[in-house]
Amino acid sequence: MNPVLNLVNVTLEYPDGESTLKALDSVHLRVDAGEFFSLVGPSGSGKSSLLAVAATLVRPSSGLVIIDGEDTTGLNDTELTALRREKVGIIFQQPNLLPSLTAVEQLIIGDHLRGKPSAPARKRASELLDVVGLGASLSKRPHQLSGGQRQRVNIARALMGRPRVLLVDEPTAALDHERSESIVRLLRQVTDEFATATVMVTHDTDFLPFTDSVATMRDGHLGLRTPVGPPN
Ligand SMILES: Nc1ncnc2c1ncn2[C@@H]1O[C@H](COP(=O)(O)OP(=O)(O)OP(=O)(O)O)[C@@H](O)[C@H]1O
Repeated sequence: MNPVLNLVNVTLEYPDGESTLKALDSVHLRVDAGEFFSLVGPSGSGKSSLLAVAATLVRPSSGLVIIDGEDTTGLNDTELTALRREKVGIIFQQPNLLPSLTAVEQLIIGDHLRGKPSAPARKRASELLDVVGLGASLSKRPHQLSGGQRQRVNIARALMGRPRVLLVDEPTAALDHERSESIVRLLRQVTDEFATATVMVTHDTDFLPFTDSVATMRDGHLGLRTPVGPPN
């Protein structure tokens, strides 16, 4: 099977005084459709850098970022933005919802700004909010939702563009244990249902069994990937 996300020998360097700092050092990573990969590691080890490069938000210093078979190296910024919009869903720690918009509107504002007709977008938004368990909260605004529900809206929003790759950065950082588990379960569910290649950065090892495999970042190096079993 061709991986949906394929990082080949990726290095990312930042200037650091007289020398350079390797935020990513010769990283290889392949994630298939429907695969849920988790990434752990100490602070500053390069986890967010890996997500940023995989999201095509940051260009690597060397190496290839191949998304859904397309090598992104030669693409200009406009082409990268288009590819990102079409293929990549990003879920950050904080949902960053717009306070004045309802749950449905949070999902369709992107399509609206892109000039797409709103009726199909509204239908898809309602369906996705149903998938994430918010079918009864379509008209609620962020202040009427719990932290876990806001993160669910965030996940539904990331799925609007039918992404092939789903990149998730510490989705449970602001949540209690029970809500955290339900969010990781939901990410497992949407990975299976929408066949995304999902990468989740987490510090919460309790939830690794909901994922397929885990690897540790240290000083920009990605360690060996270990399979993890299903939860009891
Ligand atoms: N824009 C930047 N300019 C310079 N150095 C950077 C930049 N972004 C990250 N770094 C450095 O790259 C290294 C990796 O950072 P990164 O944010 O990827 O780590 P992380 O594992 O996500 O950390 P955390 O768990 O604290 O979020 C760190 O040494 C960081 O200081």
